[in-house]
Amino acid sequence: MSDAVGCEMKFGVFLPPSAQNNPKEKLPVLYFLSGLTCTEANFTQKSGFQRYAAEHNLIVVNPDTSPRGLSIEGEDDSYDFGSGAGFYLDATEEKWKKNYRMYSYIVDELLSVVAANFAVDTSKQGITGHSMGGHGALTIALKNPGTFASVSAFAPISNPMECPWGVKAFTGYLGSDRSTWAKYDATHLVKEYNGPPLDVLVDQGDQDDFLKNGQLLPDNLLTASVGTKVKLQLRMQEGYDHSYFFISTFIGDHIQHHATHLNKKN
Ligand SMILES: N[C@@H](CCC(=O)N[C@@H](CS)C(=O)NCC(=O)O)C(=O)O
Repeated sequence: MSDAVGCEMKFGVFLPPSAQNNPKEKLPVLYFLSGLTCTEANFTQKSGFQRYAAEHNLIVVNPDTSPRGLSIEGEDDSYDFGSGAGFYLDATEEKWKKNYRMYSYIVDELLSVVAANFAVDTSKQGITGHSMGGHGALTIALKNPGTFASVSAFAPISNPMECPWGVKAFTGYLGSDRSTWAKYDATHLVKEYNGPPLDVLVDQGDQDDFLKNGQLLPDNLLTASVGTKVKLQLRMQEGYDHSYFFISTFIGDHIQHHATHLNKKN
């Protein structure tokens, strides 16, 4: 039962073999935030991350994407708002503000619950995610300098204030005053970031229909990051779409990126 969102929340936890052999040893942890329509299960079943996490000795935690089953009117009406579409923010609109608090759920609750129940080294936490979850990973890392020593994203919604998915979600959860939106927009947050230097890896398929339809806008994030303490590497991957086939192809590179940065930090 989550205090932050007021319902039961599921998440996956992968423990590498060494955690079973030596349960007291504290290991680095990587959080993966999923995209629209996903539960915690999509990443576990489709990404193939396990062999890479085992190889690099990382614990991996993958939460669900929203509260569920609350009987809020409109909660299940569309794939891009409500259930499966929490957008990793704390809603302020009356109907949603009690439960749609995925930002607080991840930052204040999940990290503590994981640290209290598994042998994680909290000085070695990484965060990544896909699409809406890429937006979540980037915004959560940028808003909490020093909490995550490594950051990456797959096809993130990079500038939600300027895309249809983001405008719909932010209007619904935060209201129509756009001045309240920027604090959940990576392209705005990156310009203000003043924490430890971050090397961020972003992969994006060039045949991704959501890229073509202006939902993802990674170039806006890349441009905004120039001259900041965030060094962003945006890799355009030829022929790849938005699916988990794209994620499963590059998850090994991302886990390598996280392992390298997490193990640098002592
Ligand atoms: N048009 C799609 C949009 C949703 C979508 O593509 N979701 C992505 C994340 S933004 C996903 O990971 N889907 C689940 C899967 O592929 O397993 C739908 O209606 O299902």
